[in-house]
Amino acid sequence: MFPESSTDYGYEACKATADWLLEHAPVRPLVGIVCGSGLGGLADMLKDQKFFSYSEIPNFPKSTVHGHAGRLVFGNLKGKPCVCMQGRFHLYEGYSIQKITMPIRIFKLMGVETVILTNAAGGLNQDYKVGDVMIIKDHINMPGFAGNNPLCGQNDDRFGIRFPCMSDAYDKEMMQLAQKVGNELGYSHFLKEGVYCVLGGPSFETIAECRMLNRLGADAVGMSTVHEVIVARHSGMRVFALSLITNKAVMDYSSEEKANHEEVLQTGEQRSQQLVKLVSTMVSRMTHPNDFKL
Ligand SMILES: O=P(O)(O)O[C@@H]1C[C@H](O)[C@@H](CO)O1
Ligand code: HPA
Repeated sequence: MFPESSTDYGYEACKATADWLLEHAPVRPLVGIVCGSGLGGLADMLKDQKFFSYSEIPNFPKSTVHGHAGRLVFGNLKGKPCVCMQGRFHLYEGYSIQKITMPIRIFKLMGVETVILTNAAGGLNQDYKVGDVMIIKDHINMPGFAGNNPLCGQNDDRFGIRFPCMSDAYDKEMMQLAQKVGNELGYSHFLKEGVYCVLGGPSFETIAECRMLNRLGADAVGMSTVHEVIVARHSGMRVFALSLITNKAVMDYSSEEKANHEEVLQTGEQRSQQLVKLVSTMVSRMTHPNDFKL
């Protein structure tokens, strides 16, 4: 899908929404968290919560996917002011790529410095098991290969430069911190590091597609996150992202397995507590964007 870019999601619209939120929110957030499918429980870790349904936020898209509640939750996490998207937007919902990434620009305009993204993904790497958590170290932007990139259209220098670098998209210190915290919590056996590939969805991949993506170097496949990462990096925010491996991608013609959304949500629920613990401990160690207690 290649919708026309629109001024509806430009700087002025984002600024108006950010100002509206700051007027009504209890905190000015420094950390922005995006919950993947079935991972909305991450928002429950915020104390002194105030939430807004997406339908009441000016200019905001509406969530249409089961497992994405559609609420923006503000609160404190271990004393750090945070905002959490309990539900994200996907290309396959019919929104333009600019619209689905608009909340990330709103994060920026509210003062967010670090974005933590989570998603549910299919495991392509044969060593991965259902329930593994993959720290994303890099991505493959398949829709981008076909010209569908959230930065297409006129560049607005108030957000960032025309040609942003993506070879440093995923913050190395945050990745190190995740490994360290994961170790301390006894999560090392299910903590991996790998490459996430985004596709448009909503159909799950064919066997041939999974085999191809694996050969191209992808460890996990999903339908989100990368567009948000590109927009966050464009505007200079630090990015950390995690994939929960909710299912094994089917790579074998003799397999009876079939990818399905119910399994995705169920795995999310099963790993939810550990993900909350991992993310909240990481946030508690983030004393300042460039200052960690490793
Ligand atoms: O928002 P995420 O990427 O976690 O959602 C994944 C991709 C599809 O939206 C859905 C498929 O089950 O989960
Ligand atoms: N493919 C694409 N997206 C996904 C998958 C998958 O196997 N699992 C969860 N989200």
